[in-house]
Amino acid sequence: MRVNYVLGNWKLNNQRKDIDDWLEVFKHTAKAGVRVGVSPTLGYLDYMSGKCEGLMVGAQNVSEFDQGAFTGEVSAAMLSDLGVSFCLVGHSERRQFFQETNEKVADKVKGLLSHEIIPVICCGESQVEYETGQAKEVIGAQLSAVFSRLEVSQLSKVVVAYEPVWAIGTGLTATPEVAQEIHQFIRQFAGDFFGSVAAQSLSILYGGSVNEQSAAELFAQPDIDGGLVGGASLKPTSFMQIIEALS
Ligand SMILES: O=C(CO)COP(=O)(O)O
Repeated sequence: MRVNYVLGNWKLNNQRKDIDDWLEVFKHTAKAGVRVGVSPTLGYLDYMSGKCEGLMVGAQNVSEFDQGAFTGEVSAAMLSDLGVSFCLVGHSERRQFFQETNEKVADKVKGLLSHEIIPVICCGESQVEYETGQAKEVIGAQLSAVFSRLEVSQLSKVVVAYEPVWAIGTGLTATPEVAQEIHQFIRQFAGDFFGSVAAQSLSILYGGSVNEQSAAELFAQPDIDGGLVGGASLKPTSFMQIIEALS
């Protein structure tokens, strides 16, 4: 049985008052096999930690370096010290605006694993790559940089999030069929590296305009193990409905 996740990515949103208001409304009853978490910005990780029973707190980024003269960075050891459970790596916004390469992503994954933080490895193609039929090739290149540096025993300790760039923040959710086809490809691709049994243990989340209307049908697909939710996770009631859709 794979673990299912619903993770919120708050991106560059939510200050203390917003977090208090969100937590006031958000109610969560733990369900077996389902993990729920949100990732505030770095400055609020400590503020959020331990505020809500059963809610994991995650980071949106981590340095590939452990320590030293790297102004403005935060290490995996520091995230661990703050009680962080998971960390996004290789989000398309970081790849696009902050030069996060496949190699950097792989370094970050290794660092997070050494501190027992779950790396959520984001991958996905751009609109042009989608339209020209290159999605699988792009995703394969993004993932092979990471997979080639993992041991088989580490596959169950990472999560992959498929986030087609054209679906992020656009309201254009991938259809359940399109998303399932890519998720199945990702699982097969993991199987080529680690064997099909290990690949069955890999949780693969879908992200890109997930909302309370689209969640249930997406989550019903056999290779979709939950969601990475941006905009809709800012509204606690929407986020709760999305969690409910995963059953
Ligand atoms: O980037 C995302 C999550 O990481 C998805 O964002 P939206 O749900 O706002 O499209």
